Amino acid sequence: TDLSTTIAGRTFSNCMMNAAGVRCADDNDLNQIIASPAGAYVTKSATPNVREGNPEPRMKSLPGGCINSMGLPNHGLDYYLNFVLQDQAKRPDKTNLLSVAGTTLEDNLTMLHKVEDSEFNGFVELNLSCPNVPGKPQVGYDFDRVHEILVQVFDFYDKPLGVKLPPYFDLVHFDQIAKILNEFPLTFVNSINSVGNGLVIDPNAERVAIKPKGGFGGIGGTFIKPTALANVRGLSLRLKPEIAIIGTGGVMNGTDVFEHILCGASMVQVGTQFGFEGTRIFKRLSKELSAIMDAKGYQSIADFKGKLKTFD
Ligand SMILES: C=Cc1c(C(=O)O)[nH]c(=O)[nH]c1=O
Repeated sequence: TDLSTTIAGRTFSNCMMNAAGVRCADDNDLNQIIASPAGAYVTKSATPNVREGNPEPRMKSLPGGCINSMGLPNHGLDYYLNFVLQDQAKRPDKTNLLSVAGTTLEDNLTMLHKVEDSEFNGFVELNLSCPNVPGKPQVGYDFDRVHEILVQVFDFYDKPLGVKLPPYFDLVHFDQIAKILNEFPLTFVNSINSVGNGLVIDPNAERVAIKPKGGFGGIGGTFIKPTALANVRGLSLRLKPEIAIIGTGGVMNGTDVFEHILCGASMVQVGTQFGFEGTRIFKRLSKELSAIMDAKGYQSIADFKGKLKTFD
């Protein structure tokens, strides 16, 4: 079965890949994704310099999901830019994603100027949705700031770029964010990031599960799939067709991947479950998605992408 997908004229052999932040922080992680059937990799969101992140414990697994407040630990932009440049020299026909998450507008612009001036020919994923930097509100929930950042970015950035968004929970917010995004030559929109500021408790210890922010952190896993699908569908119905959608959130099996594509996703990212299972998940998901497509007589994902039915 053909599991390939195309975004902005770039064809990926497989419509599944990792989500930023999960098993993608160093060379070893990234080389494992390269060696797997995943169609691409995205690097851990980068800040201009190396960053320690929040105190531990900062991530807790749960049945079917997880909570994290990592606090953007990463090796700094140069590390990831160096990795992707070396990789694209070895595999010039492949497109991968470089995630950028400055904690200030200046940091984002500084990093994007560096990437613009480099030989990088992949996609930048500009993360506007990190929920775990203490004292910093999620940019994605401040529509004026999203607009301002995109105006400044597209004033100079000419390479393919997409944004990683937080989940929205109000249809009017879908209207508002889509109106802003449609003003810009975005290559893609990736929806969703973890559901911010959830709280997980250990009832035996009568204590929160993670240390940062009094235990508040981003929620991932099967419980966020309905929110993820709603955001993918809500944006797919509102964004101009030139903007592709990457679907992220709640993917545990092939059916979940199928549902994201039905909602309009051209690429599906796996976070929490990839964290549990490692890169062998891409073989399992490919097998499961292929079986679903074969059973339904679909030859490629184009046969069903965005074709979710409603009752009316
Ligand atoms: C980039 C920081 C993020 C983090 C983090 O490093 O805490 N966790 C998430 O669930 N999503 C993020 O976007």
